[in-house]
Amino acid sequence: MQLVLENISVNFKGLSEPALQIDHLDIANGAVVGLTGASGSGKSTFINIISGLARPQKGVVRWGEQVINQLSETAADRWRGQHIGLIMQDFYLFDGLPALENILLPLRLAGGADKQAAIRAHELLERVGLKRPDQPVQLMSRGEMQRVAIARALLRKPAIIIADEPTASLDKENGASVGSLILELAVQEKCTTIIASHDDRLTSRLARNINLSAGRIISDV
Ligand SMILES: Nc1ncnc2c1ncn2[C@@H]1O[C@H](COP(=O)(O)OP(=O)(O)OP(=O)(O)O)[C@@H](O)[C@H]1O
Repeated sequence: MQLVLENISVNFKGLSEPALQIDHLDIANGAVVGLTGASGSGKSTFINIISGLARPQKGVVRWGEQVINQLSETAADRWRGQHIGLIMQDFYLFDGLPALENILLPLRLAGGADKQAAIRAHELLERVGLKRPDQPVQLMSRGEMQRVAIARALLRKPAIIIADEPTASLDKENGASVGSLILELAVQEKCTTIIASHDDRLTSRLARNINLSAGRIISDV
């Protein structure tokens, strides 16, 4: 399935120009794409509309046949849970819970954490290279925390991974290994992957980078 944006315009009160304006963009199934641009260029706005967290005033955001911006809020939440794995700069883990429990928690809350999910969570913990999965997450290094968050994002086999500055709060070494891990897993899991990042060492490894400035695509190579 393809992710397609058509005639998109996102406006905020108080801004004279749209925060995001895209005539046409498509991202092929399984592509791993960087989203770059200075602060305020529209990266978060882009992420919010493709994940159904916000709606453009104009235009269409489509995943296959599904028009994401026409879903109700509840349907968009459900769609996001089923289709998108989110990896954020600051991890958003629950202190006091070990890695395994953090990975399973969103699914538990949604009432879907069965035996298969637990098996998948264990497998993902191994694949992200966590040596002490029983350790409470607040005692882990930041690199380990991001590995837990990556495993959590992949638990439900999402079609799309969105990583928002996944290496920005890590030191150089951890940033490099976490970046590599995301790229490896994206390919292994055949996820369409969008990585918003200021980290040139990460984005320079991607076959395609979409560069935004003042809400518009200024290069796409
Ligand atoms: N809720 C809002 N209300 C008003 N203006 C907003 C709102 N959200 C974003 N903006 C504006 O829209 C523009 C794009 O913001 P956005 O957060 O998408 O940029 P960004 O590239 O993600 O920046 P950063 O790298 O700093 O996170 C900016 O001018 C920002 O101030």
